Amino acid sequence: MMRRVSDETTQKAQIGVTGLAVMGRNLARNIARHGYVTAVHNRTDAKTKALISEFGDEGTFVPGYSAQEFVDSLESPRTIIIMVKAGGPTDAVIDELAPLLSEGDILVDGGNAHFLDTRRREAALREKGIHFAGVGVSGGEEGALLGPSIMPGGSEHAYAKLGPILADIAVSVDGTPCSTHVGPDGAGHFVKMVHNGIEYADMQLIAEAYDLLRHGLGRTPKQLAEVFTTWNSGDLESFLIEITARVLAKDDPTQEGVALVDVVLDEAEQKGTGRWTVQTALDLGTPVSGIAEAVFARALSGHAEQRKAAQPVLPGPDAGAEGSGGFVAEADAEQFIDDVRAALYASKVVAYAQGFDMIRAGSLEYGWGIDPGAMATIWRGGCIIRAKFLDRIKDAYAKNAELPSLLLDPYFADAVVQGQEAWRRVVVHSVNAGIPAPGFSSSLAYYDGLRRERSSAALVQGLRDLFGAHTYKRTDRDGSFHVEWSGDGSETQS
Ligand SMILES: NC(=O)C1=CN([C@@H]2O[C@H](COP(=O)(O)OP(=O)(O)OC[C@H]3O[C@@H](n4cnc5c(N)ncnc54)[C@H](OP(=O)(O)O)[C@@H]3O)[C@@H](O)[C@H]2O)C=CC1
Ligand SMILES: O=C(CO)[C@H](O)[C@H](O)COP(=O)(O)O
Repeated sequence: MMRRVSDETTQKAQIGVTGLAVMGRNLARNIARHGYVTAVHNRTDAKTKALISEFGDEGTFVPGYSAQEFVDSLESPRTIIIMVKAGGPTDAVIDELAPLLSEGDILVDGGNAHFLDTRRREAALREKGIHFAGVGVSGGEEGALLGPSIMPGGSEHAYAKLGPILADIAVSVDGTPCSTHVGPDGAGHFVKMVHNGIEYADMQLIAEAYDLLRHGLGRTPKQLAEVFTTWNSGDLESFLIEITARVLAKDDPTQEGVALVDVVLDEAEQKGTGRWTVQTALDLGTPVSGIAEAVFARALSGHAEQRKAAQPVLPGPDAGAEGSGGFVAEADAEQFIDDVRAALYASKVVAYAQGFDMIRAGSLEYGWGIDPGAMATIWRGGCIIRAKFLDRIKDAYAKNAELPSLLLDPYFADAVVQGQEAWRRVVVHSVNAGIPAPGFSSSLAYYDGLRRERSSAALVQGLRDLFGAHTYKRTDRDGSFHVEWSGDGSETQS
């Protein structure tokens, strides 16, 4: 719906955006393009001036060159989106704006905040009568402009005003906007954090598939770009697979005939959301092993000095060389490529299942009432993990909202069961070739751990009882038991 107002000088802005780096600038443009009179502000003026001079004709913008001018340019009750660096900078912006706001105003944090910070900020601002909404936004620079996936948290009151604007600017899939109220206080940022954790796991699995085919099979980046393009028309169809093909096809812009991937430093950086996901999962007791392996793989990649020192000291198989355990004959190459595809899909299903388990655990812990099917629905478009199979996840929760694990939905159970022989072959191959595949192997271990009738934890319990009298439960009787290990070896019940 277009609500553009042509006379910007007399018109108060309907919404404001402060923080005009790549995300805030494009979000402000997206909002203005949808007809909202949009106030814009940045700590330093240059970004505000650049936005007005480069994109000022895309909609009606009202620049504010001080916090006071920005706040005064907004109609009451005000709605302001903060889009700055998470952590201290977000607190700094809130501290500057809050004294200038009035009861009933809505302050939105669209950055990648930690959900516990959001809970703290929401409680503090609620005392001042200001509605604070932590809103996850995914889609990167392009998504922010053309339609991101949006995960709004905060009160029902804030959402009543904010929801229609967010639905307007979000991308739509099958006519449904990729934005829905996630739940109160930190729920939106919690779900965005898990989204990013899954993003880490998904990228790690893709990188492992690439590594196995590149160094196990000797395929070139260009050949692999074609493989990923083919994969993108099947079960694996997703934004990340699509852009993997683009990155692998890209030549170094500064050298002819050299693949870009071969000149990019092999040390993955991280801003924090993957690490937060794992830290939170540890607190919730939710095994997100795929995400944890991805975070640790990035950490290991960053230990460049250690890696360099290890190379001459720690030998292993010559990956992919004829005669080595990791050799694949050319006649078996097609089969191997298809095995890697199947292992990637099965591992990916496990990573998403773990992520959705974590959303359920977080929702229970904080009383948010998050609908997992609704999260799958809003992740179908706009966000970094958008993928064809999110439709299947949406359907799985529509059939059974209480699904104990995504892996128990008939479609996903079938996907991992059908893929498991290939999955096992690939993990064995990675071990024999000396090519690390922690994402593939940990997800397979999770699958095997989940399906075991009896786990090795019985022995762990026995050990805990022996060294610390921590007691154990029995399979055949209720109660807690302890063996008098240093006495007569009898069992007592506590
Ligand atoms: N980049 C991406 O793909 C995505 C980013 N996000 C999140 O969105 C938010 C914005 O991201 P992005 O656009 O990349 O920008 P950055 O995270 O690089 O943040 C830059 C912005 O923060 C402002 N800023 C930094 N410190 C302060 C401070 N102390 N007080 C006031 N303003 C400050 C900067 O102002 P100045 O110009 O004056 O330095 C600038 O506007 C972040 O929270 C990020 O995690 C979410 C999804 C995707
Ligand atoms: O939020 C995002 C996408 O949804 C960002 O792109 C994400 O922060 C990137 O994280 P990192 O720098 O840790 O890889």
